[in-house]
Amino acid sequence: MTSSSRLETAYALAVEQYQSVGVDVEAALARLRDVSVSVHCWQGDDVAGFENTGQTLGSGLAVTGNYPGRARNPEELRSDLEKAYALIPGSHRLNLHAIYGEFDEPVERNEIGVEHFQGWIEWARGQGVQLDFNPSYFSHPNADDGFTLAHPDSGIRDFWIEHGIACRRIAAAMGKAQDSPCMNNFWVPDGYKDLPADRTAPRKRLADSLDRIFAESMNASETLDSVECKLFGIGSESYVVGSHEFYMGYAITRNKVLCLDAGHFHPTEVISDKISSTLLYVPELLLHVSRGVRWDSDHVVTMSDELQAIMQEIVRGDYLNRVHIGLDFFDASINRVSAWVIGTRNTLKALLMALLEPRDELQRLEQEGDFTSRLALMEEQKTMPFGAVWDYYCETAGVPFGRNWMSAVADYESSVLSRRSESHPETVATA
Ligand SMILES: C[C@H](O)[C@H](O)[C@@H](O)C(=O)CO
Ligand SMILES: [Mn+2]
Repeated sequence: MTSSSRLETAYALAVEQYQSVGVDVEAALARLRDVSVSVHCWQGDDVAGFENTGQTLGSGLAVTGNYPGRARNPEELRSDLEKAYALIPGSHRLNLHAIYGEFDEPVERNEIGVEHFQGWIEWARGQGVQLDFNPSYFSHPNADDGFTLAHPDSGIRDFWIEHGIACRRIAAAMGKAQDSPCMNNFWVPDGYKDLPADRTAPRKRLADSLDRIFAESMNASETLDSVECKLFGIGSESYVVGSHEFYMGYAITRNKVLCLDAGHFHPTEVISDKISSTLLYVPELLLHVSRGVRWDSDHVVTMSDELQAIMQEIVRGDYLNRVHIGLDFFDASINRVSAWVIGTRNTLKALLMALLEPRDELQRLEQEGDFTSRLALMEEQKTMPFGAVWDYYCETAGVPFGRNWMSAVADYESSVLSRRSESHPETVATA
């Protein structure tokens, strides 16, 4: 039997088995095919960007590892992304940070414009990839003391407000060019290492700065603004201005998209449980699917219980049209293309698993108070032949199934990545 007929036989058996519990596999695959994950550019170069100012990563962000082959310029990053996309089934978006513009000469953050992202817009059009965007409030002298939009100095606040306004215009131009709204996500590192004497004033300043950034009304068919909270960072252990409560209130009152990053809460707190609550009050969510190990360490996403729970919540609540799935992890200790492939494939696998649940039956059992059967069926679901469906999906999407993608990355590593000369120094940069 050839490997492709073995795969089809396994798939046919799996379809029968899912059918026997009332699950339509073809319908699940059709829904999965429509989901575009926003793949983050910063896994490819350890959040360095292309400003080339010599500024080190800061503001509580830290990348560890020294694996060779980091992308050093836009061409290399695009080539690495193309390799990763070719190994991920479906058609996916790219999430760019503002520091990834193409600058011939130094351009201040408050002066960046769409011209610096034209190369990305054209590349994306050629690839059939849609873009999302983020202002970059880190790795800059005006962020070195840990404050940006909530800075006590109005001159520094103005600088960062101008950056936010510039980024919204860039995001709108991207959205217009691609005929799909560009999600523009605002995350700022502002906070104190030690106990503040005044928790209120910085929060008032942050709210005011955001209001000034969002004063210009934008076309929702071109760009959407999202806001991302954080519990703590390196250097902001005691107090983060943009806490969950801050942004929850901000998003509700200003009708913004709320971003939930899986690493930005207490270690035992999960974002899967926040989806149904927050969606009662905000129009849409952006997720930063990530994996914290003991802290917001941004490890590559694995098939964890929480990843499965996130996807189950999205499917069980019928939220696929209100939740934007983005990724946020960066690991410089392994092949970076593989990091993208592993994390994105896992995200899609978990979503497919959720789509293959007998949702109606589980919810009916719950309504009837039959919690024994609910638990039993949830557990039985874990040994259903999910792998055969996933492999078939990959094969029919024209990407390698199972472990077969690994040799494509190994070839790329030996022919391309290993020829990149710069060895990236082991970095543990902190704010
Ligand atoms: C690059 C960052 O990870 C990103 O902008 C932000 O989403 C974050 O999660 C900061 O901790
Ligand atoms: Mn994030």
